[in-house]
Amino acid sequence: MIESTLCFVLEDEQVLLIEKRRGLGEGWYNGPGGKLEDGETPRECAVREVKEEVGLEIPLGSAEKAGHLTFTLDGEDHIETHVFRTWKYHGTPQTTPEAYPEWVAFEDVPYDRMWDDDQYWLPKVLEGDTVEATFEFKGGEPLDEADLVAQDLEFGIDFEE
Ligand SMILES: Nc1[nH]c(=O)nc2c1ncn2[C@H]1C[C@H](O)[C@@H](COP(=O)(O)OP(=O)(O)OP(=O)(O)O)O1
Repeated sequence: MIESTLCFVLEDEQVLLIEKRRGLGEGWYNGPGGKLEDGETPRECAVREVKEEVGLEIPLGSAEKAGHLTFTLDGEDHIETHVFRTWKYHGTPQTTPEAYPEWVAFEDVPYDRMWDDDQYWLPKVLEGDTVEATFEFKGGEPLDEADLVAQDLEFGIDFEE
């Protein structure tokens, strides 16, 4: 299974989203994130991806685990995503080849231009809750052209780290 991360930088009821310019979910809004590299922890990956995709420095210890999502495709485990959030960063968001960054008020998050599953868990993560969830997709690769057909979510998870 592919292991990946998402990292949501928060400030004043706003979240830093990216419009993804390439890769899975291209053209859609999401948090910065990507696949784990060899030897990297999920938290290190989240911090590295924020730097690579939008140019912000996140103090490693400030990124708190807010979610663990499993995406299945046609009955097989496909991608596992560790979700982090942080209120600490240095720098100003920059456009990169991977992403157009944009600060968005919590109430204006464009769920209709995001992965279908985001509407079910991201509002709670923005509120400060934690989530463990599985989302079942069907329809073959790539995942971003498959359909979300079932979901199972649990909130208030204690991620012991
Ligand atoms: N159903 C889904 N809902 C969601 O919100 N994010 C998802 C998702 N399925 C995958 N992702 C995210 C998690 C992760 O950040 C990213 C993985 O996609 P990619 O493999 O295209 O990553 P990138 O190309 O950005 O990564 P790198 O190649 O490692 O830079 O997509």
